[in-house]
Amino acid sequence: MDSQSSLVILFVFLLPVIFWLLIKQRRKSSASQGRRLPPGPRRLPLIGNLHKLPNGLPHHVLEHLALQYGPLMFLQLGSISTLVVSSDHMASEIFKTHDLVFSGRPVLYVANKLSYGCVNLAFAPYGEYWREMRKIVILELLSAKRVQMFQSVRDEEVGLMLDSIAHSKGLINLTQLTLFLTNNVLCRSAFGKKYDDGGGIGKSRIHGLLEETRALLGGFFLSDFLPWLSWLNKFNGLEKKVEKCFKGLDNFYDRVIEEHLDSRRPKPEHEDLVDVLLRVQRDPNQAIPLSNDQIKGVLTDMFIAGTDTSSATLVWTMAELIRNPLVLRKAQDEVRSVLKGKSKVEESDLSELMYLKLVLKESFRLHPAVPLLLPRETLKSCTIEGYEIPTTTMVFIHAKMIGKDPECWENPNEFWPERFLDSSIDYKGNHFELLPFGAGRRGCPGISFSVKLIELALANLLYRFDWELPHGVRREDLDMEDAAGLVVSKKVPLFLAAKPVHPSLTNYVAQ
Ligand code: HEM
Repeated sequence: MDSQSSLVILFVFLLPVIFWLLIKQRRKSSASQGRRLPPGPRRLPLIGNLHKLPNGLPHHVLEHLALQYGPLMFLQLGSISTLVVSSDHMASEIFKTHDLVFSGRPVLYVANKLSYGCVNLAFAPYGEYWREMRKIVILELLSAKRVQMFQSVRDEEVGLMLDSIAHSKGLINLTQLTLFLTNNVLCRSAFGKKYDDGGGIGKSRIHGLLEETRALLGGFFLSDFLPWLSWLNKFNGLEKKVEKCFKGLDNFYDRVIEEHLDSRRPKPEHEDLVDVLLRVQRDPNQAIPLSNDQIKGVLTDMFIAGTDTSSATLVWTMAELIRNPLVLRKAQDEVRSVLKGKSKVEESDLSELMYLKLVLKESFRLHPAVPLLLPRETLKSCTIEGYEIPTTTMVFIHAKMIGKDPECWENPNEFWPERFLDSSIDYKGNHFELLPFGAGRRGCPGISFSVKLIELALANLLYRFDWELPHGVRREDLDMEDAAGLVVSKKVPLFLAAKPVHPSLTNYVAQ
């Protein structure tokens, strides 16, 4: 036998045997340490499941598996150990008993690139930097006082949306309108204006850029589960796509920062978020020096976390209301009797709209905009229900499954806001059967910012218009399928017919 054939034999027969023996040995040694893992498939046909990227890891695939393997399920996704949690009891174990251990975030390829190397808040690794960033976000950017300052922005933008509905002739595309609403509110709050002024970055440009960013951030990619394959991203076009998107965002932020630093800029009535971040940057007492890249990272956070989540929630709520005419009627009766002929709903009226608040809770229960929350990562190993969960395990909390768990909810698939009457359950992270905003240290800091806008928009939509399905579409035929992605909106845009209730009130903003 020549040396070439010996080499072939070595590669073809011996190497696989050596690998097999090594793996067997590893399994044996972990078993001998008494380590148990929760039930679940140890291997998923990764390429088969994930080839349709960037569609992500669909929450219904995990739901299907969790129904089979239970509320604490372990998956081996490529080289990433993954835990899927889908009961309120287990969620409470994680958020209450072991919150610190579960406060990491895995490093994902696109998120890392678009967040300037995870220097934002949402993807920052747990630690001192994240703590300081979180302080800035909670105390400065999304504090109750700051959210209150943006009241006039919300009011005007909701007014513009209502005007556009009142003046449109055909069906209303609520999916598009609500996305414009949330984008515009966020643009004005964060950057001080909408950037639809023809000054180089037109409406379509910034909206397009954000859509591109969202689509990329909303997915998982093969290299997230097989990091040693990240070199492939150069060849499959992903790297180029991400670079282009990053450049677009970066140029936009540079322009915004430059404009804010321009001494000729008129002093705004209220600081916007860029003003605040630049002020914090100048503060010599700041615990961490804030670079421009870190500011840009946080701005991406605000945009990505704060726009389509709120618009998806508005669309899901309107879709459920149209499918449940008694609930719709009741919510409209409430807002119309509380407002008693006023021209518009204002934020000061919202505290009286008790039924509307129940409707929103019910919508968060059935359609949490981020059904798997943002993935967490364990900082060290810990024991849950007698199972040892290894360090650096990626963790998904299946908020959508928990929201439909018959153990927690009577008739879970029914849209029935009355279930929250005389119940203290809310969505702020204290009740683990309702987790649309997550919970614990890394829970969403934007609850108040989003809920104020959602409630105001919803109340006005119900007050000002009667809503109907397009001619010939039956309630039971309304498509309620989820779109793919981390933030899950309704797959098919929601088109409805709107009839103004007070035909004289067509110019809402002018009232
Ligand atoms: C309906 C609206 C919203 C929903 C459903 C939502 C949901 C979530 C969820 C599920 C998480 C992950 C929580 C966890 O890991 O436990 C999160 C985190 C986050 N959200 Fe929201 N969110 C919304 C609105 C907003 C808004 C308006 C902002 C900012 C303007 C925002 C900023 C953030 C940030 C920065 C994080 C990361 C926090 C951290 O890692 O420390 N969100 N959000």
